[in-house]
Amino acid sequence: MDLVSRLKDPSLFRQQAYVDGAWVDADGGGTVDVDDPATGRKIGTVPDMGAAETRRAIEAANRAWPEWRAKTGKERAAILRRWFDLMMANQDDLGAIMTAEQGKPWAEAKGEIAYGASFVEWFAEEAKRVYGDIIPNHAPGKRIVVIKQPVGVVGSITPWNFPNAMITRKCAPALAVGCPVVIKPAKMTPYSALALAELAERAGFPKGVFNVVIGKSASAIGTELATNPIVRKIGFTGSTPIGKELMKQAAGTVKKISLELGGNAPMIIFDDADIDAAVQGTIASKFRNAGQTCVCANRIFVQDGIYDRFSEALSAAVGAMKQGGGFEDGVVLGPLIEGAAVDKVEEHVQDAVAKGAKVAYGGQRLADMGPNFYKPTVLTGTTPDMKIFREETFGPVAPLFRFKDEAEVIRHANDTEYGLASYFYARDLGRVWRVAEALEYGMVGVNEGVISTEVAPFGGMKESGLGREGSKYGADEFVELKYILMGGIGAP
Ligand SMILES: NC(=O)C1=CN([C@@H]2O[C@H](COP(=O)(O)OP(=O)(O)OC[C@H]3O[C@@H](n4cnc5c(N)ncnc54)[C@H](OP(=O)(O)O)[C@@H]3O)[C@@H](O)[C@H]2O)C=CC1
Ligand SMILES: O=C(O)CCCC(=O)O
Repeated sequence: MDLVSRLKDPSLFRQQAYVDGAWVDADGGGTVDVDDPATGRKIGTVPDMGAAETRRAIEAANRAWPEWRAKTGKERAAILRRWFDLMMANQDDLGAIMTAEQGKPWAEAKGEIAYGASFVEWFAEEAKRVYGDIIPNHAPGKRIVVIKQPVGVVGSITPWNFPNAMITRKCAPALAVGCPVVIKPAKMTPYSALALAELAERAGFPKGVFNVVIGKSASAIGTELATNPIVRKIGFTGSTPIGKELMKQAAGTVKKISLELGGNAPMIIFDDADIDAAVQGTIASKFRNAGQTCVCANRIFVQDGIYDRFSEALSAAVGAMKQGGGFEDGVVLGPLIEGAAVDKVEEHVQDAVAKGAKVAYGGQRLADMGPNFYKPTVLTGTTPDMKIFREETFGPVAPLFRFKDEAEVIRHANDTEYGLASYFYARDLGRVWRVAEALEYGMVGVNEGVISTEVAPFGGMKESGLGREGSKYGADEFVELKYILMGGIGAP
């Protein structure tokens, strides 16, 4: 069945970009194809835009800024709330669009829509609470006031693995505090972004406040966003090398920048763990989105005493997962995004096996299923000299590293330039506190494999990024603090 036939509201499937309140094509009329990763078949096209169209979107956003920032928090909150309601009312369709372009199973895609919408709901509530401060005066006759003001036009560059939630997690706080946005979604998953634009228009965002530009050349659009002096803030989720490049570019005009980059998450299973819970948590963390998540467990460390029992239980649970096209009933594991992603997974598995690892389950491409499927895999006997230890695999492979004691595993877990998510299973209370504090990661899941929620600050340390998204801290990334010293308040 084609995508449009699946939609209750086919007008959510937009194939034009959205700039200054209008649906537009690229200047030269060029287009980019968008394919279904499960079948390789073309879904449709989107405009192939570049720097000129991006500049116009930035200028439109800047024109819209004074009116948007002048609204009360309550007025902005009402529009964001309508956007949230529309997302939830259209959850099935938004999920279907995502499954078609990204591949994740429809139930999981609908879960992402609810997750993405939760940021809109949260920041709609926060829009009314952008509080300032009053500082006790330092001298007689003076008063000190601190206010928070919107930073200005925000450029958001988002990846293909979470085509909805990475947009809302960046844009909802920006919009809530009074900033207009220009979004550049990944070219492989633009339709989720365009459906969000359609719903933003219906929710009543004034023209120019919400813009989406798309193109084949990410660097043409990205460089314009990162270097145009009108843009005052860049929010990026994606790979570490591109994040570093954007940081360099943004330095030219000293923009604020938030980066949510690669991860190499450790999952540590101690001898005293509840093994069933640890297997469930490992499945949830490792195989979410077919392993294509920056917070996916990438290295699974299992203590000596339970290593064999854990690897058997995990292999059995992995073998029970149904894989296939995202619209098939009961499927929990879809395709990878593209052939290059399958190549990288294959390379990591082959490298590990060549260096002595054993395939406990899986370990091969599934060409019969479609162009981009790789069987979920469990590797035993993996060691730190393997690529799978050093690099983010971004695929459905669970490598199990054996360890002896707490000090050794902490050393290995922290032996990476990344510092995004980490997880461990243990029951000894002293160990729980020691390990949670020793892990050099922005987020730690203790006896828990799923840590993402709109109410908590999401973000990493070291080369995994800068800044935090979501939670009460998330809005701070989009405001400037201004301190006002009022003098001349002497005696009457
Ligand atoms: N932290 C995370 O959540 C993510 C991590 N990754 C990691 O990165 C690897 C590669 O994935 P990939 O999709 O290539 O990640 P990228 O960093 O290339 O893509 C993320 C976003 O950045 C855009 N982009 C790409 N090049 C530039 C540029 N020069 N200037 C500005 N924007 C740019 C992309 O556009 P376009 O897609 O249109 O080219 C996309 O919108 C993955 O295997 C994974 O290891 C990837 C995605 C998310
Ligand atoms: O992989 C990513 O891009 C991060 C999003 C995942 C999440 O929010 O849990």
